[in-house]
Amino acid sequence: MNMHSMTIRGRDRYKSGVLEYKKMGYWEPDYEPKDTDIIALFRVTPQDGVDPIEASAAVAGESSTATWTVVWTDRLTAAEKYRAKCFRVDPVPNAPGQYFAYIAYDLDLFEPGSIANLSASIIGNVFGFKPLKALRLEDMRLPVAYVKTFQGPATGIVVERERMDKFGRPLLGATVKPKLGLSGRNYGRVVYEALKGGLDFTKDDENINSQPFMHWRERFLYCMEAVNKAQAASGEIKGTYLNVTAGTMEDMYERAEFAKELGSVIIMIDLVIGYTAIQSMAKWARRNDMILHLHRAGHSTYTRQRSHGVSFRVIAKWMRLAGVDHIHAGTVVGKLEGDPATTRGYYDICREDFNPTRLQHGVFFDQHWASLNKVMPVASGGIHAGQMHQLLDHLGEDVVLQFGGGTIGHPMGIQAGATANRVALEAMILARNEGRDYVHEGPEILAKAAATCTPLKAALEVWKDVTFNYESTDTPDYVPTASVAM
Ligand SMILES: O=C(COP(=O)(O)O)[C@H](O)[C@H](O)COP(=O)(O)O
Ligand SMILES: [Mg+2]
Repeated sequence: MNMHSMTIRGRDRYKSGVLEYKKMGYWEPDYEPKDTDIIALFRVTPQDGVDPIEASAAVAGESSTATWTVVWTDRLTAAEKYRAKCFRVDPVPNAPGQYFAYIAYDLDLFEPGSIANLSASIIGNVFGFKPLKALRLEDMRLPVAYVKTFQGPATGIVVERERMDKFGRPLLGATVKPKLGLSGRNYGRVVYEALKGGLDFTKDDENINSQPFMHWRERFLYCMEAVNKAQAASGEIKGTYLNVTAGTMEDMYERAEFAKELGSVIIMIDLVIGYTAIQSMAKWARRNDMILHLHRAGHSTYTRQRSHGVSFRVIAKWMRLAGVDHIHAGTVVGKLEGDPATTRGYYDICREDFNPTRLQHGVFFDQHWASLNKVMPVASGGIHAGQMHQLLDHLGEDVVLQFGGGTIGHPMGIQAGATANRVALEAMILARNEGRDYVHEGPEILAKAAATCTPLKAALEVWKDVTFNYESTDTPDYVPTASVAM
C-alpha cells in the first residue's frame, strides 16, 4: 500500500475543482500524532474498486474539515492544523477487504466537555459515505487534556461501596419482571421480596417509565416503601434503580428530585435519552449525591456487528467521560452478546485508571483516565446462580450481578430466588478467599452450599440445563499466539 503522502501543495491545492481526499491532505503517513490529539480507529470496508487509502482519507476528511470539492475558503483557516490526518492504514487480519484506519484530530476541533460534539464530529457524517461499503468506529484514544474537561462518574466505585456498605464481593441485583404490566403495589412487593431475600439492589427495566398501568410516582412510592422495609428487616443498605427516563429533561429532573426526596440512593437512565441528557443527569447526580445507573438500551442496534457501527468499547469510554456510575457491559455466559475477550476490554475501560493497549481484548490504545472515577460494570441478561463461578472468573469483584428472571423465576418464590443468589455468591467468594480453584470446583462448591440451602438447591435444579452457547458476533481481531521459548 502506498505509504507516501500525496498531498498537493501550493496554488494548485486550492484551485476550484475536485481532488481526491488523499491529495487534499487527509492522508499523511509520516504524521506523528501529538499527545493532545484525539485518535480514532475505524474499520473501513471500501466499495469494490475504491482504494483503501483514499477511502480512509475520505473518512478523515468528512469527519473533520473536508467536503467533496475543493473550497477556497480553506485558505481563510489554519487548514493544515484543522485537517484530520489519516496516518496509518493496515489490512484487518483474516478479513479481506477490511482495513484499520488510524486518524488523528487536533483537539481544537472539539468543544471541551461535550460528548454530543465529539460524536457529531466523529460519527456524524461518514457512516453513510457512498464509497464505503461499511464503516465501524472500533476504538478511540482520548488525550488527558480532553479527558479532564469532563466531570466523569458522579460517584465512582469506591464511594458507591461506602454508601452501600458492601465490600469484598460483587453487588447483587435483580430486574423486576415482568418488565411491564405490574401495578405499583405489586411492583413494590417484588422489590421488597428480592431485597429482603438478600439482594443489594433491584432495578426498573429499560422500558418501565410512566405507563397507564403504573405511573412513575406510584412506582417510586411503592418501591421506596419496599426498600425501607427491606432495610429495616435486614439491617443492610438497599437500593432500587428508579428509572427517571422520560420525554423531556424537565420530566426527568422532576422524577429525579422526587427519588431524592424519598431517600433513594440510586436512579437510572436509558442510553436512548441521548448524550447531552446523560451528561446533564450525571451532573445532577453528583450535585445530589445520587448513584447514576445507565441501562445501555438500544446499543446493540449499532455495536453488535463488527463490520458497521460503533464498538461498545467506544460507548463505554464516552459514558465514563459523560459521568455514569453503572453501565451494563455484558455477562459472557448470559443470553446477550458478550465475547469473553472483548467483554474483558469493556470491563477494563470501566474499572482501570490506565488501560494499556491489549489487542487481544480489542483495546487498541493506551488510555489514561487521569483519575476520573471508575464506572461499576453491570452483568445482566439470562444469568442464574448456577453460573456464579463463571461470572466471578470472567467479571471479577467490582461488578453488579443482576439476576432478573434468575431471581423472580425461582420455583420457591422471589425471596428464595434472592437467597439462592446471595448464598451462591457468598460461597464462591469464600472459596476464592480460601485459595480454592473455584472456577473448576465451582459446581462442587455450589452443590455443597446447596446442601444446607434449599433455595439454592432448587435454583440449581430448575436452571441446570440452561445455556446460551452461540457464536459471538463481536470477537477480537487479534488473538494471542503462544510465543516460542527462545
Ligand atoms: O432485562 C434485562 C435482563 O433480564 P434477565 O436478567 O431476566 O435476563 C436487561 O435489560 C438486559 O440484561 C439488558 O442487557 P445488557 O445487560 O446486555 O445491556
Ligand atoms: Mg431489560
